[in-house]
Amino acid sequence: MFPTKELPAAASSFFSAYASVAATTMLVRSTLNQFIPQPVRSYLHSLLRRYLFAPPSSTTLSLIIDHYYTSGFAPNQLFEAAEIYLSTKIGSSTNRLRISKTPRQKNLTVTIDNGQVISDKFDDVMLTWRVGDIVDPIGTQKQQQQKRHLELTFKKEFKDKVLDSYLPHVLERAAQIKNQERVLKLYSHHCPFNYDDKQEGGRGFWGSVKLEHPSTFETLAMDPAMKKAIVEDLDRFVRRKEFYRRVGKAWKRGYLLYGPPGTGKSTLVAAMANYLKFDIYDLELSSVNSNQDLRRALLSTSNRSILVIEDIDCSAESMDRRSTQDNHLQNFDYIGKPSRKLSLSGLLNCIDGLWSSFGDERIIVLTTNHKEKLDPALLRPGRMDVHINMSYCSPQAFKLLASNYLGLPHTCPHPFYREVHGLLDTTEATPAEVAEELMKTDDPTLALQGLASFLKRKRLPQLEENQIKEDQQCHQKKFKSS
Ligand SMILES: Nc1ncnc2c1ncn2[C@@H]1O[C@H](COP(=O)(O)OP(=O)(O)OP(=O)(O)O)[C@@H](O)[C@H]1O
Ligand SMILES: [Mg+2]
Repeated sequence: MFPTKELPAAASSFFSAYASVAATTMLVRSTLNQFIPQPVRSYLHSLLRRYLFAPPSSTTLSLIIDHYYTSGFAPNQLFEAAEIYLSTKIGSSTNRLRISKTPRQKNLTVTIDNGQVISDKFDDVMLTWRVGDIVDPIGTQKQQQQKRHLELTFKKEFKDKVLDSYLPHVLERAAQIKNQERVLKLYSHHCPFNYDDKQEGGRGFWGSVKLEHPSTFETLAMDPAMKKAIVEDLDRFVRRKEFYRRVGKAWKRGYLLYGPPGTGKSTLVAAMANYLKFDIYDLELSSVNSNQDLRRALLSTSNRSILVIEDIDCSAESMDRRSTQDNHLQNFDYIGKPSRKLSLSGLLNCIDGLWSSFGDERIIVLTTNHKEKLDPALLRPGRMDVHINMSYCSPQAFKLLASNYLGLPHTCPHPFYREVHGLLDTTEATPAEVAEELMKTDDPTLALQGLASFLKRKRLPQLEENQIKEDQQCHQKKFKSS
């Protein structure tokens, strides 16, 4: 610090003049702050900054992305995507954020507040995003919101790269983030209509609840090769949009899951939904009265969804089977005359006839305990793309269940494994039965002992039954040859 008396006179008078200007400025600012509301102040401030202090550079280009189209009704998809994308770019230079959450979201949405600037880099192109700093202070909150915009600035020479590569990248990343954030829904005829269903314009036939099934492909016990094949099939399906368009096929895929009760058919459907982030529509055919109702129900399902019809053998039994052969009746359906009953042909039409071609990225899953009981029309080649046999618990599947339920490592087998494997090879036990035994205690040794004795008890009647069958076959052979 310099002692004031040692300063030259000119400097001293400069400082006293500066001090009085600063004091006046502070007084004016505090008076203005008192009388001018904050939105108006920030509006004036932004105008000054925009037009006085930031003259447009001749080497840079700015793209303005409005929140709403000029008509003001529909939100601009690019704005919404950019907001999501920018939320992943929040750095230390950002000092004001907006936070919100809708009922359909798992986590909070964090967006950048007005006036903030964010830098980004894409393939060595430097980009600057400025979050809409012109807020119209006059008007309702909705009108103000409609005037929000983003300004993207970069060197002019990169215009094509930004338009052709960077912005599509922003859209894609935002779609991925949004997808991860989605709360999955289980739609059913029996679910009550809730706030979300109304928000979405009402799904008519369907009410929904959150799909909170924890099943994933990691926890699903089945033959590892088959599991891998299913995951690859799903991956191929979702990335083949162009392929389906090119070959003129509706972008949908059908899976028929068959096997005894408790082998994981419903669990697999939940794993598929969690993997793809698709909603599930659980269709009970008993709640559908006619082909027309069925079409209406299907038309009100959304894209990126799985339509499940469980126990199709039981449902198909109660349908009007005559119409499978009756093409005349089927034609009536096409031209919109309501057939009074739900028929198998009506269902097949929705699976792979003309009515199946609406919408995109749709999966249909039929499940059954009795594949042999299904109408051949449902089984004919090409009807359901993939048939998956969900079978009894194999030693491989058991290892995964033991690891999930008892925390036993794959690498270091428990001494009881050998016995359990041997029993599983000769006993028909479902993964549900094995899982139930493993849940009975936390102690791995006791749990495996319990499972082994369960399998032995189960095996005896099966062995006896097999013996009887073998004897009968032997007897028949002898009878034929004599
Ligand atoms: N493959 C599996 N992997 C992991 N858990 C399984 C498997 N199969 C069955 N389970 C367990 O058993 C329970 C019942 O299985 P699930 O409902 O999927 O059988 P399902 O084949 O659909 O039977 P149903 O034919 O009676 O509908 C599940 O909640 C799950 O805990
Ligand atoms: Mg089931």
